[in-house]
Amino acid sequence: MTTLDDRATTLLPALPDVRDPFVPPGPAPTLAALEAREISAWFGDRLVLDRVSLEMPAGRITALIGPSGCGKSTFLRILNRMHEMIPSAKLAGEVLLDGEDVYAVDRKLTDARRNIGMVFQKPNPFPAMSIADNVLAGLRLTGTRADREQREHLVESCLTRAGLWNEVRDRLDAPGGGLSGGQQQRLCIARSLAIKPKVLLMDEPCSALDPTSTRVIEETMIELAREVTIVIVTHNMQQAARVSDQCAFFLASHGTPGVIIEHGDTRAMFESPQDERTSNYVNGRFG
Ligand SMILES: Nc1ncnc2c1ncn2[C@@H]1O[C@H](COP(=O)(O)OP(=O)(O)OP(=O)(O)O)[C@@H](O)[C@H]1O
Repeated sequence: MTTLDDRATTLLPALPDVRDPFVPPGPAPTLAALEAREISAWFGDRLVLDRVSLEMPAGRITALIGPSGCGKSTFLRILNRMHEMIPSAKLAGEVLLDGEDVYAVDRKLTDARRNIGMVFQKPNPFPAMSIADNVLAGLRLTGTRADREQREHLVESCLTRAGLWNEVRDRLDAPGGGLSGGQQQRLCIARSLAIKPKVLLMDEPCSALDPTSTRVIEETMIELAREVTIVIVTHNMQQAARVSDQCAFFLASHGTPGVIIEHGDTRAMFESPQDERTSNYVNGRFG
């Protein structure tokens, strides 16, 4: 495994000293592993993922890489039961969060969403809502009670962990829509953290951002991996190399459904891939 310090010294400039003396109300989440077993996915009759299995270890960053249309986002959305929101969508297989199937008939959909948060490609804060209320929005949706002091604590804690506190501490009542794109994305990360997820899924979280904002989000991700398991879809190979501990290379060649061609330690995937197609992809020869 690449440690935070290894990554910080070899792949990124010095990280900000983000230490969090605050915790959200209630017990801290424990690190949890996620495992996909034999996942297949269909849109209508069309099979787009074919028996994909992947272990995403607790407290690690797993990057899903591969050319457009190979099923990375579909796979990600299956992990927290968003795939089933699409009327024509079907799936088979199991997703285990710390060994428990998130699709088990006695498991509530809201449990999956609470435990497995999602950050999307385009920052999507509630634009007219204040910065503080954006952070707290998830609490309302999940019916979590917190008094005023706890709410203030939570806002500061989540914004600090998302790397945004120092930039917004003096304007918490200003609308979320008034922040820059990179700040809005970190606000969305803070909003996800407020409901204490065990896993954070990120679907190309930096693709709409400039290089400086991208670097800040990457630093935030590396910090957050201490407390949540992260799965990120990225088209940016440098980003995958900078932030992830392990990678999975997806491919859907010639109209066949997406499969994982190769997965493993990020450094090994980039420096000595086992499959020629992986080598070609990570070296920019296709996709
Ligand atoms: N809502 C949908 N309805 C029908 N087909 C879909 C839907 N969403 C995705 N697909 C199809 O499923 C396949 C996998 O798409 P997906 O978005 O998961 O790929 P991806 O690897 O994430 O692509 P990209 O990197 O371009 O985002 C594609 O062929 C796509 O056209």
